[in-house]
Amino acid sequence: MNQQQRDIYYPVLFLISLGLVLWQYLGMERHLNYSLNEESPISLSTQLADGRVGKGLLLRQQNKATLFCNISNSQQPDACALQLKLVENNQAGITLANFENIQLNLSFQSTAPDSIWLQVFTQHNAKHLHLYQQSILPKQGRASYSIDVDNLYQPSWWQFAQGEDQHSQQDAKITYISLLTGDNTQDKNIELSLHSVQFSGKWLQAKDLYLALLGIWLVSITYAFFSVTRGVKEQHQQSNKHALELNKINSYLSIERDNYEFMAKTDPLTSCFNRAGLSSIFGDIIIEYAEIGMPASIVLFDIDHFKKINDQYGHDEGDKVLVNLANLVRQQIREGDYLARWGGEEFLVVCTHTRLKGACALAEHLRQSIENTILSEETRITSSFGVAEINSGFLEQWIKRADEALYQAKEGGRNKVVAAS
Ligand SMILES: Nc1nc2c(ncn2[C@@H]2O[C@H](COP(=O)(O)OP(=O)(O)OP(=O)(O)O)[C@@H](O)[C@H]2O)c(=O)[nH]1
Repeated sequence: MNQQQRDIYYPVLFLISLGLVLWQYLGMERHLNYSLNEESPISLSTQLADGRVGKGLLLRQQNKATLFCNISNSQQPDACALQLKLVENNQAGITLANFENIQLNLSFQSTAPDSIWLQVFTQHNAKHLHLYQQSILPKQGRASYSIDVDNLYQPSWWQFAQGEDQHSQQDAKITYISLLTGDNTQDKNIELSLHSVQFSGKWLQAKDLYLALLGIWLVSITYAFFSVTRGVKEQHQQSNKHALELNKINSYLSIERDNYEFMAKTDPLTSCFNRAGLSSIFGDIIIEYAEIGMPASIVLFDIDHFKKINDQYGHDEGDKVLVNLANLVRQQIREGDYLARWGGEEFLVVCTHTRLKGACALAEHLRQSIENTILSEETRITSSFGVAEINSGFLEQWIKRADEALYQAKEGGRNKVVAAS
């Protein structure tokens, strides 16, 4: 069940539950009516449940049955009873638990007050008969009397007589009822007419309904709990998956960024820095110089007559010379110095924390190495060098001074080192 279905299911379940509770409370009534007539299976009880002999006279009329009873206060207590069979012999009986109330419509005339016992006889199985009873105090004349089923009880003398044979009132099936005169301490003449008996109850008992609803709500809430937990788990897994994918993409992008940064700062032929690659290095040097006067020098050098190499031996040979020269110089400089290809056949070494004198020594060393190393099978290679130490916070001026020194080296016959003033 997804969120959308839950948003519909629970309000609907709530409304249905509320509707059922209200319906159960206000309606859902069922009645079982027995109106007396001349054919009704009503009879005089001669053998009473407590062992006494029933007396009296029964007269069946058109819409009632009347019991005439003469009670005399003698040694042997008198009682009269009529009994109404509710089902045929082979039928199961009326389930007592289905009803909440038994309503008796009676007419009562007596020369002295008396109570009447309603006795309900139920059959648990074919053998065992059980008795539940409740007394009513009838008024003279005709009236309806309502007896709560919950107030019916098994008399102790009956329980004693039945011994261990107890069973729940829930399972009880009523086969017949009996009306018994009660108080026999006084002489009196009683005329008791039974007009009708009505059993009333609800189609669904409140406790059954509440139990069913409780069950449905418990199942629904448990299901919702598990489906929400599962949803959260799935979302969590989904987020983890997304996070993993994002991590992958991030790593890929960071590798790509490094590649592009490398490509942007590196000369593809010689793998030296290009001008862009030196920009942040120059930035740091200028800051250090401006703040604490930290020295630094640059060595700008250019292959002599490089055009001739290209022209005579081809462009590939020229490239080879550039690569070999870069590799040679890279091996000669310190860690912390930087080599960059500054232009076509022009290179620049940044010597950090180095004064002019040290940079000139390096330039001379490089000049000799280049001259004495076979950088091309075809010809000897030499280079001219211009060296300048930083003396202001302006990069252009610094490079210009080195460039001028290089120019002087070229002018001075090439294969030379010239220091800028
Ligand atoms: N093979 C090759 N040649 C290049 C490259 N970049 C620049 N060049 C060549 O380098 C030569 C530079 O020539 P010039 O500026 O006249 O300098 P030069 O011939 O070295 O003469 P001087 O510097 O005065 O000694 C040109 O022929 C360019 O085509 C490159 O990447 N590969």
